[in-house]
Amino acid sequence: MDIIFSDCSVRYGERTALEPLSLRIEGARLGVIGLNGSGKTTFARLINGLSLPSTGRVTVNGIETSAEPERARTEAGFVFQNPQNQLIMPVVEEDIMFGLRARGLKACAAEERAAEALARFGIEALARRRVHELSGGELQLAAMASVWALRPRILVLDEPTNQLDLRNRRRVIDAIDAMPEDAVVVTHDLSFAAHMPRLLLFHGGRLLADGAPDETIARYHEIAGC
Ligand SMILES: Nc1ncnc2c1ncn2[C@@H]1O[C@H](COP(=O)(O)OP(=O)(O)OP(=O)(O)O)[C@@H](O)[C@H]1O
Repeated sequence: MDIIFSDCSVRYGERTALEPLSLRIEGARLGVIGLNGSGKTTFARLINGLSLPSTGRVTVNGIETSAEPERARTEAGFVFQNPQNQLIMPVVEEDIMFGLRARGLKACAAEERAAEALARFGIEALARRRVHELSGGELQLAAMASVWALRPRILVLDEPTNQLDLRNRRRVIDAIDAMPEDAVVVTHDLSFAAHMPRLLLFHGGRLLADGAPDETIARYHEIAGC
């Protein structure tokens, strides 16, 4: 991936969610950590144009999000913190197909692509299951499959292991590790974060640390005071 933040800030009225940030992100994996409300989701949403900067600009693989938000959303797919808010169709396979059909794929091509996505995340057995019956881990995998099926070159995952038991956490981490696409992962799961080649720490809307996981996590413990 090649993501460039150029003097980019986000304000909501009087509140500054992200202080001016200039940063370049390359490579296949990036982790993002920080306390609640520190600006991680704000940062992540900027990557695919879900949020647009109040000042400055963000380019994602050469696409400026403010100028071409639709293209930015195709380039970078976003998997939300609460997957139940993301899956809109009643049945898993239908949800995957829905996004593909909305992108103009014919039914048979969409079916093929949905089957491929289910296989990629090892959830073929969930194809005909009703979304509201799924466990947290199953939901997370289904949401990832649904976004992955759209073939974004980058996946932005907001707390993908949140609320998962040990086994589902492992499944989700393994699925992310095995994805050939680039990924930006926002997480409170420090042992997962420790495996990222580069880790960012946000604090009060500012980028406080950017580097190897050991150093970034040590800094996080310092500011958290525990
Ligand atoms: N739409 C919005 N309107 C007003 N303020 C917002 C909005 N979205 C986020 N904020 C504020 O911006 C700040 C950063 O929020 P953000 O969601 O980026 O934090 P976070 O680090 O992802 O937190 P968490 O770990 O709790 O998910 C917070 O103070 C939040 O209240």
